[in-house]
Amino acid sequence: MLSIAGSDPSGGAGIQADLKSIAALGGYGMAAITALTAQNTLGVQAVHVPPAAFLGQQLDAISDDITIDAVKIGMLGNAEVIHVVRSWLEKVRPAVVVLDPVMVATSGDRLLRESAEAALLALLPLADLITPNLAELAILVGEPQAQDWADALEQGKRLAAATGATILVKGGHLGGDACPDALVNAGGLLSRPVVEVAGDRIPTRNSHGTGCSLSSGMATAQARLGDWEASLRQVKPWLTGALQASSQLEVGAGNGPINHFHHLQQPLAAGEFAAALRQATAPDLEAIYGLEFIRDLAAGTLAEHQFAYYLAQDAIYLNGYSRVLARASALAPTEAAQLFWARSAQQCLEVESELHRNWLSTRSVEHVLGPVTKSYVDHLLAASASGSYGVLVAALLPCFWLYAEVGKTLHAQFLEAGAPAAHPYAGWLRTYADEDFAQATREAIAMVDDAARKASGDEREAMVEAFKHSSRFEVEFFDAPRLHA
Ligand SMILES: Nc1ncnc2c1ncn2[C@@H]1O[C@H](COP(=O)(O)OP(=O)(O)O)[C@@H](O)[C@H]1O
Ligand SMILES: Cc1ncc(COP(=O)(O)O)c(N)n1
Repeated sequence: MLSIAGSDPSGGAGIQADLKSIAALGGYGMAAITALTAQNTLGVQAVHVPPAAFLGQQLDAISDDITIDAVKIGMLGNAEVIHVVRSWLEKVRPAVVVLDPVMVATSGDRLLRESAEAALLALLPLADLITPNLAELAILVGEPQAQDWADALEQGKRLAAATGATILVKGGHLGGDACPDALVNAGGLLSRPVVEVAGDRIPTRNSHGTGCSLSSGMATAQARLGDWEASLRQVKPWLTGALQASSQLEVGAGNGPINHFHHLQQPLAAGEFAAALRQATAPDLEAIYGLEFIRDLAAGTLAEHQFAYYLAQDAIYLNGYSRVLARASALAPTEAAQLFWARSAQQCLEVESELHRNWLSTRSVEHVLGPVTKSYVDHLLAASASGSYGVLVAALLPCFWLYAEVGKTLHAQFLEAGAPAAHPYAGWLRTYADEDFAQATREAIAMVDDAARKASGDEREAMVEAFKHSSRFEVEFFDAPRLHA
């Protein structure tokens, strides 16, 4: 697959976008550079067109040695360049020629000299597929820009008739929620004169290079499929996905690039997912330390009825949590994981009975399911109903992790204060930082990390969501005694 186009050093358009698109759609990419631009996501600062004869040398070097399955032509710059490309096409006659009549960049900067428009018009009949945007389509048919989709299709038909090529009319510059594209050719090359492929409009500014990516993607798909309609049906959803995932890239302050490789899984390194979760949970941990309940508990000034409420809710929570841990054991992919979650489920019940035996038996407190406890357990049950082991263990993790962290910190504070025997919650604080529990937490973190490495992109996102919700519930759980005791 050969791209004959201009260079965009910021990587979003031109040959850089073409090579990414070709690779994303499984092709082998080659590029002969027509022009250099100095541009970024904000606009084009300068254009340099090297001597056209040198482009001729690049093209010959490729075609003298390599069979070219398809060519995509983008920015041409001036009439001399067009002339060289034209001569080369006439000589080599590649099987698939897609021409993106690049004239003006998204930013409004000219990428083709006005004086070269006639030469470009004369080049059009050498293309199999022409992919103008609405502004370029209007210039090529010598009419004002189409105001609606029906007008655009009519202009497409006129351009198809004038050139003999198939026209890909693009809806990118229309308003509304839809963003259709259509193949237009009344000459019997298509199953119908107009073949429309519907698409949703993605609300994003990151449209830099969409035209380049579409045209090179179409050339790549066509080389394999030999069917323009099937090619558009493959390329358009890929492009829509690339626009949708563009926000992940965060490139530049203007119209950013699309995310060409959104459909490829980036392998996660061991510990990477856990580190991202740790970062995601940091504000919640911070919030926990700021809670009145936690500060008062550490200082020993916490009202007894709040402490009793907390203990009672903890016992109710642990019973539900244990059931969900058992579900994680049932879904676990390995025997080691199965054993770990089953053991955790058992220990959880042991802690629950210990709460009743040692802490709750001497206190008068209602054992009524509180609103936060209910929401938290419901969230865990919903995660277990998702059927995904990864999502479930991600939802279970904050209870290990935040509890262990808070326990360690409160216990350290208690020791720093000289472990005052008169502290009303001394016994509680002493058991709070338990090394066995810290070890179990490390294992749980590793298991979630491992599940994420095996998960699909969508499942990983769902894991992060489930984790974040649980992390938030941890804060609310510690705040519940203040509100509901
Ligand atoms: N916001 C958007 N949402 C979905 N698809 C879009 C969006 N903007 C452009 N496209 C698609 O990107 C491709 C390029 O379209 P367009 O923006 O019209 O061309 P150009 O990039 O040449 O100006 C077309 O397939 C079009 O449907
Ligand atoms: C080198 C080069 N070629 C083409 C475009 C048009 O980009 P778009 O695909 O956004 O219309 C560009 N900005 N730079």
